[in-house]
Amino acid sequence: MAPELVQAALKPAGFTKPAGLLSRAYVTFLAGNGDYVKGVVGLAKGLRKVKTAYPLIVAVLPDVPEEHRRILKSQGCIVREIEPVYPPENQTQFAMAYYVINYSKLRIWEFVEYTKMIYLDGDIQVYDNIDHLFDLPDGHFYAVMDCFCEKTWSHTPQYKIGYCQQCPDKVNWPDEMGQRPSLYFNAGMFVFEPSISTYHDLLKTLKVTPPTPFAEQDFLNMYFKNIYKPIPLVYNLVLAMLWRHPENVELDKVKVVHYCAAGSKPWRYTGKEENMQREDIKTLVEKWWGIYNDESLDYMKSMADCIDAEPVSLQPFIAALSEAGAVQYVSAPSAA
Ligand SMILES: O=c1ccn([C@@H]2O[C@H](COP(=O)(O)OP(=O)(O)O)[C@@H](O)[C@H]2O)c(=O)[nH]1
Ligand SMILES: OC[C@H]1O[C@H](O[C@@H]2[C@@H](O)[C@H](O)[C@@H](O)[C@H](O)[C@@H]2O)[C@H](O)[C@@H](O)[C@H]1O
Ligand SMILES: [Mn+2]
Repeated sequence: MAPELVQAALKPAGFTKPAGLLSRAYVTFLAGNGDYVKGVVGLAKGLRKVKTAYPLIVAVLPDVPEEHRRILKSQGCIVREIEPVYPPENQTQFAMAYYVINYSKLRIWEFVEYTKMIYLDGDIQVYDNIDHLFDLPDGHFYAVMDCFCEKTWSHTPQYKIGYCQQCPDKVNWPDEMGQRPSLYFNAGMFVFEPSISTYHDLLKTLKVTPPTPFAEQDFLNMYFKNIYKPIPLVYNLVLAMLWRHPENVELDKVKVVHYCAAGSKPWRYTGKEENMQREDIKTLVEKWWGIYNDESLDYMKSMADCIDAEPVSLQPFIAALSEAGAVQYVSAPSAA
């Protein structure tokens, strides 16, 4: 989709629902009792730092321990337990063995108390406010295009001939290989509308869909192929883009960073893996830690700061409402 069309789609659209029915939230997914909880804490603090107007829901599998749930609640997250979703019996070799648990992400379509949600992986950090994405027109699935150049794609025909959607003219797609792949998104970040009918249809379709190496990411790309709309890379920088397609990246404009390259998870970073000694990677990992360690961004701390702030006098506000006839304002003797 031409960039100008994408930009047009990003123009704030008029609300299609009465404002009272609009409810929006960010949502992430947490499984296991390992260290991804650090990623989610970092994400919660990052969203707070950019002053998002919306909450962060954490969909947790039953194996997430109580202590991790407590930590997330203390950071202002809304924790919701979900049941796992497994793909049909299969002999598939997933690109990463643990990807099998990622099908559980599909449960978020059941969160229909929200009209629009933005899903973010736990290894993502938001460095600029992206609340405007909630205003994107309904009826589409918005996400950033992925890159096919990492070894994790070596099982695919596009990798074998060196084709990537990020530079479609570099290697021609040969006629004998049939149709070139449809635009393919990275499922670490997407804008979607929860819906019970879509949720049931997703699960029904999954039951008859043989699993593939990129698990739920492949499945979501197949399922939403007809309504998928690419959004600019600034909303989900897949780190491999820095060395695979640097010509497509303007790092100072990037709003969302996805720490998905091997060895790039900040909370596990050792710098030993390929590309992990790059200056831009080291800077992005430090940037992540800067937010994670910033106590002023802790939920309880920031709430305490609000409470300690100078009490805001509501009198002028109530008087204005009263003048507008919105409330019967009756001055009452001071309780003191
Ligand atoms: O042990 C795990 C593995 C994955 N995840 C969640 O599943 C998402 C997708 O996995 P990951 O980001 O590792 O995949 P990648 O984007 O690196 O391919 C993570 O961001 C987490 O939100 C998790 O909670 N625990
Ligand atoms: O379960 C499948 C996963 O697939 C995706 O992983 C990435 C990661 O494997 C990179 O290393 C690849 O380079 C990239 O292309 C690939 O998309 C999503 O980020 C993740 O949320 C999840 O959907
Ligand atoms: Mn990820």
